[in-house]
Amino acid sequence: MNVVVIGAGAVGQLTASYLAEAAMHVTLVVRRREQADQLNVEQLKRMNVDGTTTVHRIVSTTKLAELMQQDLIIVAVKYGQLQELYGQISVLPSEVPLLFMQNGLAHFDEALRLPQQNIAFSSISFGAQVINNTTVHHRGIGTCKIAVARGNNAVFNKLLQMENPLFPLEFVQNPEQMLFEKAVFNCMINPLTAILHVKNGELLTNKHAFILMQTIYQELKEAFVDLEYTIPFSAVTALCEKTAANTSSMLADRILGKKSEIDTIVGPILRKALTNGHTLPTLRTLYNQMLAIEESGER
Ligand SMILES: NC(=O)C1=CN([C@@H]2O[C@H](COP(=O)(O)OP(=O)(O)OC[C@H]3O[C@@H](n4cnc5c(N)ncnc54)[C@H](OP(=O)(O)O)[C@@H]3O)[C@@H](O)[C@H]2O)C=CC1
Ligand SMILES: CC(C)(CO)C(=O)C(=O)O
Repeated sequence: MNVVVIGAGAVGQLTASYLAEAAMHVTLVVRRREQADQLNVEQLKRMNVDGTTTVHRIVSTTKLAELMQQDLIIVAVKYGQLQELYGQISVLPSEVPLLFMQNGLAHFDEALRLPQQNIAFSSISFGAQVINNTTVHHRGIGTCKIAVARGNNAVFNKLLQMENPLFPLEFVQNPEQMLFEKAVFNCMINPLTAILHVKNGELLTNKHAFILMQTIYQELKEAFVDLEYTIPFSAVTALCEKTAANTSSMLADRILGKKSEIDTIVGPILRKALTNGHTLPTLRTLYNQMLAIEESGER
């Protein structure tokens, strides 16, 4: 199977490493020539959860337009980086299946405006941290859920040949519900870790952070009636535990001085809650705090 992964950041490198381990032919598309050259020479290194480091055979390029005939294209960039990619993807053959791996909800409608016939979304509950251009740290085992929004499930089912308990895949039915549920998890973990500058596990061990997380959950539970059944609080604490050593993607953005995904992860949840008459005051405060931090231009 020929798979292209666009974006060699935390999620792109980790996913590419597991695809390559399953004997798939993986091409990593990056935007910096220097990173492509380094990946082609040094290959892709994964620091595993058991402390070992493994090396995975991939090829890397900066030229997406030259990769016409592929069995699958996985888009693993941040939401804010999608805009410049849509144009490049739209001219690829319409038969090429696309899998989008972003957190949040904002990309759903946008991706479905692309001309490709087969489009799926994923919701990831593993932890991944970039170490450098060619090395990723797997910081917590979690499922990669996939939901097909348009087209044929069979083209994505080929991924099941991975069969790796360290990178489990699960197909689910409703992509919008799946993305909503993941955004709810992220609302409880990402802004807090980014503002407090703590790893995911500290939301459990720091008792004041834990109270804040419980308060956000309480507010979300009141705004979305089914939430306590679909996402019990124990599922949130379990995710913090499994990814305890991870730097959340939002904290990683803060550390690197990059614009975070606060708007596309928390923004839609705040708006949805408001239509149910709930303002989610604690989550809204964190949302504004994150935006204020970004506006200050801190480094
Ligand atoms: N990290 C994690 O643990 C998790 C992340 N997620 C989600 O996954 C998504 C990806 O996050 P993450 O991997 O952490 O982000 P990163 O910032 O680590 O990686 C994004 C990568 O995309 C690259 N990129 C941007 N634009 C292009 C382009 N036009 N062509 C090729 N490459 C490009 C960037 O390159 P450059 O280095 O040149 O800027 C960067 O390497 C996000 O939506 C995040 O919320 C979900 C679950 C867990
Ligand atoms: C799963 C989790 C919480 C891992 O940190 C994540 O989605 C993120 O960092 O964005």
